[in-house]
Amino acid sequence: MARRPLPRILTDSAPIARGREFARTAADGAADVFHPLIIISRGLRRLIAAGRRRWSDTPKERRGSLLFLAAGSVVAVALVPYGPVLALVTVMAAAAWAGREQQPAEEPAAGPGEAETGRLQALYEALVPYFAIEGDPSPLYAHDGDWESAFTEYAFDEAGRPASLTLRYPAYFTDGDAASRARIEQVLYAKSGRGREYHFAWDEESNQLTLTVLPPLPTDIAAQRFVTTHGETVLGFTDPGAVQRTLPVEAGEETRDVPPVVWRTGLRSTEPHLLVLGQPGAGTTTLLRSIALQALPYGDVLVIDGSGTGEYACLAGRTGVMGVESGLSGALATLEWAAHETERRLITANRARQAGRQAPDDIRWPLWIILDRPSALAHLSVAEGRDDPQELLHVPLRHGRAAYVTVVVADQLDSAGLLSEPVLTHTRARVVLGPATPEDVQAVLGAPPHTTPAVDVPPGRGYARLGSGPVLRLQVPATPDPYDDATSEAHRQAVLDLLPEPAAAMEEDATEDLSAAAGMARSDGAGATDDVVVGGTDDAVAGGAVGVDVLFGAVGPAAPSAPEETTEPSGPAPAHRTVDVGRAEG
Ligand SMILES: Nc1ncnc2c1ncn2[C@@H]1O[C@H](COP(=O)(O)OP(=O)(O)OP(=O)(O)O)[C@@H](O)[C@H]1O
Repeated sequence: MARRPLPRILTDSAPIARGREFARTAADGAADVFHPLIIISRGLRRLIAAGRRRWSDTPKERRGSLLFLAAGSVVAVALVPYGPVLALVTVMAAAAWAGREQQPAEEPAAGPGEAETGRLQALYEALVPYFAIEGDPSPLYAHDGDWESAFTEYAFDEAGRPASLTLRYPAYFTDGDAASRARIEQVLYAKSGRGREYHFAWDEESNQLTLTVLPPLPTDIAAQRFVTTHGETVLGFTDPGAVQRTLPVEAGEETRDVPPVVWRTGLRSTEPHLLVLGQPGAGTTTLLRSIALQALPYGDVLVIDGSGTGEYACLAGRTGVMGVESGLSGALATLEWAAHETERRLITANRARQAGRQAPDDIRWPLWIILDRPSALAHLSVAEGRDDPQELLHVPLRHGRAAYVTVVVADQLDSAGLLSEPVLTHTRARVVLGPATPEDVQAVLGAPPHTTPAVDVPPGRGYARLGSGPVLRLQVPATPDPYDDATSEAHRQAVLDLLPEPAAAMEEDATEDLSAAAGMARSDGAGATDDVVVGGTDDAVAGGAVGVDVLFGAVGPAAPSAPEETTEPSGPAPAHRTVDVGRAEG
C-alpha cells in the first residue's frame, strides 16, 4: 500500500523558518533601540550597589555626617536653578559610564620570580663595567641601576636559567670591535650558566644584543642517500634558520626534515675545494668517507690516506674508486697522475671550446682527490729527501674547477702548519671539527663563530664556512668504517648499502658488453668504432684512434700505483663511460 503523504502544513517548514527569522530581526531591532536604556539601568544598579557597599563600609559613628552631607547636597540641588534637571542628567551620565561593557581585565603577565629577578640583576651588574662610561648623564647601565630598562625580553628554562635574553646597550659601545663583543659574550656566557651553547646576535642598528641558548645538534643521523642534486655534497647538519633549506632524512625509525650544510662543487662553484681540520679523533676521516660515498655515484674518487690506518679499506676495489693509496711512493705517483689528468682535461676542454663544441663527457665526469693527513706524508718525504706530495696538488687545486676536479684535504689542527701554500690558498670551503677555541675557529675559517664553544663535543661536531658565508655549526652524519669492530650493525649496514659494486663485477659485465659490441660490429661488417663509441668525441672517431679496446679499458692516462706501498689494492679504473681522449688526440 502506498504511503499517504503527511499534510503540507506539517511538512512545509518555510513559514516556520520565516517566522523565526522575523522574530530574530525584531529582537535585534529592539535590542538596538533599548541598548542605551539597558546600559543606564545596568549602571544605576551598579551605582546603587556601590552606594550600598559604601554605606555598609562606613563606620556607624560617621554615618550621621554622611547622611547630613547627602541631605545638604539634595537641598542645594533643589535650590539652584535647573538643579534637579542637571542632577538628573549627571546621574544618567554617571549611570551610562558605570553601565558600559567592561573588557575583562587582562591577566597580568607572569613576571620573573624572585630567583630569576636575582639572576637578571646579577647579569645587569656584571655588564655595568663594560657598558657604562663616566660622564654619561643618563646611564643605561649603572650600579644599583634598573635592569628592567636594559633587558627588554627574557625567558627562562625549567631550571630557572636564562633561555633567551634581549638587552639594549648604549650607542657609544664599540659593537664593531670583535674584542669588545667577545668580552660581553664571555660575561653573559659565564653568568647565564656554563655547559650550554649560546648564540649571540648583535643588532648594531638598534643597539641590541640577543642571546639564545642552542639545543644540541642531532647526532642520530647516519650515512644515507641524501636528496641532493648532482654537484651537491652534504657536509652535515646545522641549526634551523641558519640555512634556507631542509632535507628529509631518516633518523632511526623516523623521517624528519633537517637543515643541511650543502657544499656545491663543479664549474660554477665559488669554493671548489675543501679543507677539513680537527683535533685527533674528532671525525675528519669520517667526514671524508661521507664525502667519498656521496661523490661516487656521480664521479671517480682517488683516496690518499696519509695516516695509513686503512680506514678507507671499504672503498678499495669499488667501481669509481681509482685507488686507495697510503704509502709515499704510491701517493706521489697517484698525485702526479692526477696533476697530468687535470692538465689533460683542461687542454681537451679548451680545444672543445675553441672548436665551438661542448667538452667531452669524460672531461665532465668529476674526479675527486681525497687526501687525508698530508702532513704525515710531508714528514715522510722530508725524511726520505723526496718531494712533498702536496706540491703535486698545485695544478688540481688551481685549475681543478674548470677541469671538474675537486680536492678535499683533511689534517689535524696542530699539523696545519705543515700544509702547503696552494692548499691553504685554494681551499675556500672549510670545516673545523672537535673542541676548538674561538681563536682556532677564526684561524681556520677566517671568522669567529657566533656561538660559544660546546662543552661536550661529540665526534663529528664542529663548524663549517663556505667561502665568505656565515660560520655554521655542523654535525657530520655518522659514517664509520664498516670494517671497524666497534661500528654498530645499523651504521655498518648503512655504509655498506652506499658502497658501489665491486669493480670486478663491473669489469665482467663490461667484458661481456665488449664481446657483444665486437660481435655486432663484425656482424654488420662496418668499422667497429661507429657502433661502440659511447662517450668518445667525433674527433676521436674520425682520427681512427678509438677502438673498442679503449672503451672499456683503463681510462685516461692509467692511474699509476706503487703496489708494494699500497695497503689496499688500487681498484681497477672505472670501465663504464670514458675513452682515452689523450690517445685519440695524439
Ligand atoms: N659524525 C660522527 N658521528 C658518530 N661517530 C663519529 C662521527 N665522526 C667520527 N665518529 C667516531 O669517532 C671516532 C673517530 O673518528 P675518525 O677516525 O673519523 O676521526 P679522525 O679525526 O679521523 O681521527 P684520527 O685523528 O685518528 O685520524 C670513530 O670511532 C668514529 O666512528
